[in-house]
Amino acid sequence: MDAVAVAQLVRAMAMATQPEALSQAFLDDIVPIWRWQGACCYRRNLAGDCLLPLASVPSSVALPVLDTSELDNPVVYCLSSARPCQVDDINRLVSVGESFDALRAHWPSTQALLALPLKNTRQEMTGVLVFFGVSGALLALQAAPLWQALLDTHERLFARLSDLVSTEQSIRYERTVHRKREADRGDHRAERLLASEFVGESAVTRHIREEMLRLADSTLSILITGETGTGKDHAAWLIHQASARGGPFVPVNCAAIPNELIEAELFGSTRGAFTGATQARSGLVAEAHGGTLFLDEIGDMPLALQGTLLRVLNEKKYRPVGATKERESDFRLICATHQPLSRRIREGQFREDLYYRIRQQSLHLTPLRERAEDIPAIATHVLLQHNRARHAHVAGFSDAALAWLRNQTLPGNVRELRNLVLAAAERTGQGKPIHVETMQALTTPADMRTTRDGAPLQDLLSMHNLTEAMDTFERLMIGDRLRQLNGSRSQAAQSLGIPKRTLAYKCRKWNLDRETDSL
Ligand SMILES: Nc1ncnc2c1ncn2[C@@H]1O[C@H](COP(=O)(O)OP(=O)(O)OP(=O)(O)O)[C@@H](O)[C@H]1O
Repeated sequence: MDAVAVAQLVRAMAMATQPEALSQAFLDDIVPIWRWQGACCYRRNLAGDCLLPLASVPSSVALPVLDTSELDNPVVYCLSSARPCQVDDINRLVSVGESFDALRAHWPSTQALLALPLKNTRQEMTGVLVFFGVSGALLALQAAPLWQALLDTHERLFARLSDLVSTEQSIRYERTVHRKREADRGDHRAERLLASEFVGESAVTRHIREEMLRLADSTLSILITGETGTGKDHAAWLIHQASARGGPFVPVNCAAIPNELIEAELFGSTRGAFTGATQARSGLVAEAHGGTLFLDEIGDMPLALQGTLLRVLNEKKYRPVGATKERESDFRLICATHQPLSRRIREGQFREDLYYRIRQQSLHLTPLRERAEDIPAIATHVLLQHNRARHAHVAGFSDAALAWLRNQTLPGNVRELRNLVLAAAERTGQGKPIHVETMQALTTPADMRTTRDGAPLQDLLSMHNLTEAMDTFERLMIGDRLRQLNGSRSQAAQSLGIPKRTLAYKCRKWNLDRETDSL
């Protein structure tokens, strides 16, 4: 770009009286110079809940309004972090959000994207410039002095014009956009929520999302089953969020509350009902009124309480410990268990009548090893969450890293995958992708795990009873990990990808207390 062309561009920008015209002039001139496939400019609306399109190259493109609740959308990330965001392979971004999908559909063959923040004089974010087809562009641009000068000029003029644009005009425009968004929202809010929060593109996961949507509309009780870490808590919360129930979501982990306290925790207690009850407490069932009560690890609920719960479910009334009068609570019940309740029923540990009452509808979450196609999408989703939370810029995964991840059995399922990605992201430099070696260094020694191709643990294979073999494996693995970590339950729970409460429960179950310190 020669001096005359620069002068002409600066003049065109200076003459602009609207932010739209300014950005159009800027993009029209610079896109061909850097041989990009396209570009666009967005301005933040007054309410801050969406980004409105202002200009684009090609200019004929009808750009979507971007929803700022799409937190994984790189343009929204740039706006919320006030930092440049470069994505070298946007095809790896899946389930990022509908408005982002609509945006990238205009440049279907583009691979890379660079989003740059636009700020006003008070350093508040006013908009975002987005360039397509610019792999590695950020570093190249930062090294080009001319670019920085032009960008500064655009940003300064943009800030001034944005402040000058009449508020009335903005409000009118935003009202139209808002009305359209609200109409869309009513129709698709729940679908969008599930697509962006329950990630995975396998046929199984798509079916699970459809089921969740169907379950959200019903008021019948739901039993969610699946191995540890498959997302049972997460699914319960999403079903509640996707439903029309405006009340709270109240989770209770039946395995984590001591037997003697669980009744009072659930139903509340009167003052003096038992030693230590110095004041009346309302309990979680009362708290869930109008919302959803989520009983996690329902298989561990003491038998005596199961009878009480059954009565509450049938009569919709409960009695706080020590109270004489019954109370009412209108809650929707969701339960979850990682252990087969049919076995607990056979062992006499779970009431069959309660089983049928809590299982009016069911949802089974498949282990991750049976839907390995989901692994890249979930890993990418977790990495975006990391980048957002830590204001980091880890640039995705190498192909070898993704291929390696897909080949892992991941007995801790999504939780294990999540912890692995977060730990690997912490050890990866800014702007670099996560490499396979980083993840391999973080995983368990080879003799304690098996990959799809690797050798399984021979001793366990020779056992005849699957349930016993699985229990033995879990016990061996937890005991071994606790010994390696000098008995630290916190570190063991973290490295195994399970909650501390779940580890505490398993330690009690297998009498592993000798190996541990206290929680
Ligand atoms: N499909 C998914 N998309 C995104 N995140 C997921 C998905 N499934 C699970 N997760 C995440 O994985 C982690 C583990 O999920 P969750 O705690 O719901 O598992 P769980 O089955 O309830 O485990 P446990 O039986 O040990 O309680 C959570 O951080 C959750 O948000």
